[in-house]
Amino acid sequence: MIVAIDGPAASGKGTLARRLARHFGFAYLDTGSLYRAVGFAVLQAGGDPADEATAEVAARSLDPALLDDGRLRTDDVAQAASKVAAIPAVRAALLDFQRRFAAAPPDGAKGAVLDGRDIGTVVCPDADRKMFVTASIDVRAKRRFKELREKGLDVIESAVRQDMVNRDARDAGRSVAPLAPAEDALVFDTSDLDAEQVFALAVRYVTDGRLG
Ligand SMILES: Nc1ncnc2c1ncn2[C@@H]1O[C@H](COP(=O)(O)OP(=O)(O)OP(=O)(O)O)[C@@H](O)[C@H]1O
Ligand SMILES: Nc1ccn([C@@H]2O[C@H](COP(=O)(O)O)[C@@H](O)[C@H]2O)c(=O)n1
Repeated sequence: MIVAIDGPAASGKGTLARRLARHFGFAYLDTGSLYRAVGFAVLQAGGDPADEATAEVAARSLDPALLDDGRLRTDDVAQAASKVAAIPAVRAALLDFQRRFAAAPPDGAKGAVLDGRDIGTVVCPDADRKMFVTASIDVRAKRRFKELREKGLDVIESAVRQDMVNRDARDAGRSVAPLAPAEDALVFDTSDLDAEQVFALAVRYVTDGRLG
């Protein structure tokens, strides 16, 4: 089974995807980490993430060992990720890896959960289950602010919110694979739901293919 989860920044899709994968014994791929790794590699080399040729080279020589690196989790890297993600050649370079993961999940897992921006629309349009997880910008900014503060980072909530607004606009406005719910995705607005409630709904949907 392939489970596709898309949504904007800090909507809770990663939290949900990870939990669903553990619950059902499926493999999990955080596709955002691919774009973050490309953005990070470009920044490390002193390049411009918006430069198409530089970003494509970084995508084609992506080191999978980088995907779990904690240095990918900064806001600078998130912004760089959304710049490289708007480049069609970068998306093309990363597509096969994601599709192979979904079609043949590692370690013999019987299914895969992928989360990102275009999983239900482009990467796995035939996924068995599709969810679009969202929440209001204020709720998402508060969640991310709290998360960064708990990690000990000295951040300002209004700056976190503005960075998120910028990133969402870039992700939704790009010409290739923009952030959008697939037509057949179930939309979860989690603004007033805690992570436990979202998980319970999603388990029901994955199990039965519907909520009611
Ligand atoms: N339903 C929820 N209610 C409250 N907090 C939540 C909920 N879901 C997730 N969170 C918290 O919100 C923060 C963002 O969640 P998460 O990292 O899963 O979002 P995301 O959509 O994967 O973000 P990104 O795309 O930026 O990686 C985390 O601190 C997480 O613990
Ligand atoms: N399928 C995807 C996943 C991610 N992106 C881009 O990467 C950025 C970082 O993603 P996070 O999920 O780690 O926040 C994101 O802002 C997108 O620009 C993408 O384009 N497609």
